[in-house]
This record gives sequence, C-alpha cells and structure tokens, in this order.
Amino acid sequence: MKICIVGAGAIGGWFGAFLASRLGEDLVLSVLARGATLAALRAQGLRMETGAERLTVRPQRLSADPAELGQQDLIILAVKGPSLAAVAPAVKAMMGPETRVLVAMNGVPWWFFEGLGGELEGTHLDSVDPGGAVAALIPAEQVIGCVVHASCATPEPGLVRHVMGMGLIIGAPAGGRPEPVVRLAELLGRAGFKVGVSERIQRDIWYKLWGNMTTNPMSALTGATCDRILDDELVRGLMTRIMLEAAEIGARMGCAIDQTPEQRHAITRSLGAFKTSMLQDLEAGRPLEYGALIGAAREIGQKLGMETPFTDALLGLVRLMAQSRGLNPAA
Ligand SMILES: NC(=O)C1=CN([C@@H]2O[C@H](COP(=O)(O)OP(=O)(O)OC[C@H]3O[C@@H](n4cnc5c(N)ncnc54)[C@H](OP(=O)(O)O)[C@@H]3O)[C@@H](O)[C@H]2O)C=CC1
Ligand SMILES: CC(C)(CO)C(=O)C(=O)O
Repeated sequence: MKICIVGAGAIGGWFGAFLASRLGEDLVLSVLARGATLAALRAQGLRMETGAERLTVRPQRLSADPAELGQQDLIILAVKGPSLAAVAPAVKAMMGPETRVLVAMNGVPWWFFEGLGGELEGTHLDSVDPGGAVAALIPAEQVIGCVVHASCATPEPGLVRHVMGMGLIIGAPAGGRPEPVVRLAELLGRAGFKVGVSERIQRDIWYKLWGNMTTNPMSALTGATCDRILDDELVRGLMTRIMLEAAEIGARMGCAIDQTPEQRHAITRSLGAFKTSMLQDLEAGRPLEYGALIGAAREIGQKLGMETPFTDALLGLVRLMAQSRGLNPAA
C-alpha cells in the first residue's frame, strides 16, 4: 500500500512513525516535506519518542515535489488550517480516482456540510476554505474524516514527541460504514492506533471542536497549560459560555452534544498540564489556526441566524493577537 504523509509535523510524523514501524514491508511510505523538515528527514530519518521508546523509521520516498512521490492509495493530510490552501494542489497531484485522503486536522473541515444533511447541507465556509479552492481540488467523496485523540509535539524538525493518546475516530462525510473506511480502520489498528469508526463523523468532529475551540485559543492568549486554564474559575466560566453557544449550534445542525461543559472540562482537566497545539504554534512563531477552530463556529452561527457574542469575543481577541504579532495576515 502506498501512503503519503502531507504535513510531517507532530501528528503527521506520529502517523508515519507508527505506520512504518508496525506495518513494515506492507507499506511504501512517502513524505511530502520541505525546508528544515525535509533536510532532517533525509539526514536522520523520521524520529519519534513515545514513552521510553525511541524509534527511527526511513520513509522510502521523501520530496517537496508531489510529482516525485506519485499517485497514492492513501494521503494523510495533517497540516495546520492556515497551510491547507497552499498544500491542497500537492494533495491533488498525488490523487487518483481511488485515492483516499484522511484529514487528520482539528476544527471544522472544508467538507463538513457535504453529506451531513439538514438545513446547511452543501454550505461552504469561508473561514475554513476561502473561495472554495480546497473543495474544488479534494472532493468530499474521497475524504475520510478523522478525529485525533492524542497529543504530540515537534521539539525539532523530523523529531516527534508523542505525549499521550493513540485514539482515532474515522468516518466518511456521507456517513455509514463504507468499505474504504472499514479497511482503513483495520490497517490503522494493525499499526497500533485505537480506532473507532463513526457513522456520523461530523458529530465527533463537533464534539472534539467543543474542547479545542476554547482551550486552544485560551492557551494561546494566556500562555497557560490546560490545567491552569481550567483551574481559573473566571477563564473556565468564559469557556463554558462559549461552549453553550457551540452546543446550541450543534443541536441545530444535527451534531447535538450529550454533555455539559463542566463534564467536558473535567475530561480535559484529567489530562493534566499540557500545551495545546495552538500554544505551541504561538511559541514557535507560526500562524494560529483560529479559522477552523473558532471562526467556523461563528460563521455557522451566522448562517443559522444565531447570535454568538462570547464566541465572537474570543475570535476577535485571538485573531487580533495573532495579527498584531505578525503570525497571521491581517484580514
Ligand atoms: N499537535 C497535537 O497534539 C494535535 C494536533 N492536532 C491537529 O492536527 C493538525 C496538525 O497539527 P500538528 O501536527 O500539531 O502541526 P505541525 O505544525 O506540527 O505540523 C504541520 C506540518 O505541516 C507542514 N507543512 C505546512 N505546509 C506545508 C507545505 N506547503 N508543504 C509541506 N509541508 C507543509 C509543516 O512544515 P513546515 O515546518 O515546513 O511549515 C509541518 O511540518 C492540526 O489541525 C492540529 O490542530 C490534533 C490533535 C492533537
Ligand atoms: C488539546 C489537544 C491535545 C486535545 O487532544 C489538541 O487537540 C490540540 O492540542 O490541538
């Protein structure tokens, strides 16, 4: 099987290292990378620290040019939201009619309303895919959605630090249990991931977003780890207000959440002191992915005619901070 990782950072590297080390010869692993990451992968291989284990795998093909990597059976797309539009043509270049693209990214994806049904079916979100360029290149029929329940970091290019979690939930935008999804779940399971198949993956995405849309921006704004954010009753209270808005949106669009914000806070709090990927980006001077994490919630609310004052305030703050630090372009 030919698998290509697009976005060989924390999550892409985590996928690549487990797949290559556990599936060995059944796999031809390619990595599309550039700059310092490509140089490090060429010089030292893909390295991962997971618990006490230190792994180094050697992907068979490494390139910044998708033409050199060729057509793939599976592409694992694990870039941050702000890189999506730039990388989509490279994904397209490696796709044939049977290729599946596993979208392992946080937030609302560009294909969210392709197959969900309900009043927003077919809706396009500019906060995620301005102008629809990504949707035109990567059709929803070839996408497999994915929720990642893990935490990883890249202390240096080509090195992944796996902090916790092996959980994946995957599913097709149109729902059900189509054969390619079931086969992929089996393959990922053989590589050591704990995989669930969802018959309505948008619900799982919305539920994960329910945590990330507050925790990630709050961590970037405050510089605090998740435990400290949730132990501060004023910050936690604001997060609760935002989550109540998102829960209402979810209920309207068929992604109802069967929990209270306090129950969700307790789950995140139990994970202890860790830095969200957005805080890691801030510290590394990289763009922040607020579009898919919180801009999308506001945009969906607007399309449903719902007011989201707390969500809007958090979006305004994190967006302005990112723009004033020169991390994201001014709108
Ligand atoms: N980290 C975590 O613990 C978790 C992250 N997630 C989500 O997973 C997704 C990926 O996050 P994460 O792995 O942390 O991100 P990283 O920033 O660690 O990795 C993204 C990678 O994409 C690469 N990339 C970006 N643009 C291009 C391009 N044009 N060509 C080639 N490579 C490119 C970057 O390379 P370069 O350095 O060259 O820009 C980088 O290596 C995000 O949506 C995140 O929210 C979900 C759960 C947990
Ligand atoms: C907070 C965490 C690790 C939750 O899984 C995450 O998704 C992120 O850092 O973006």
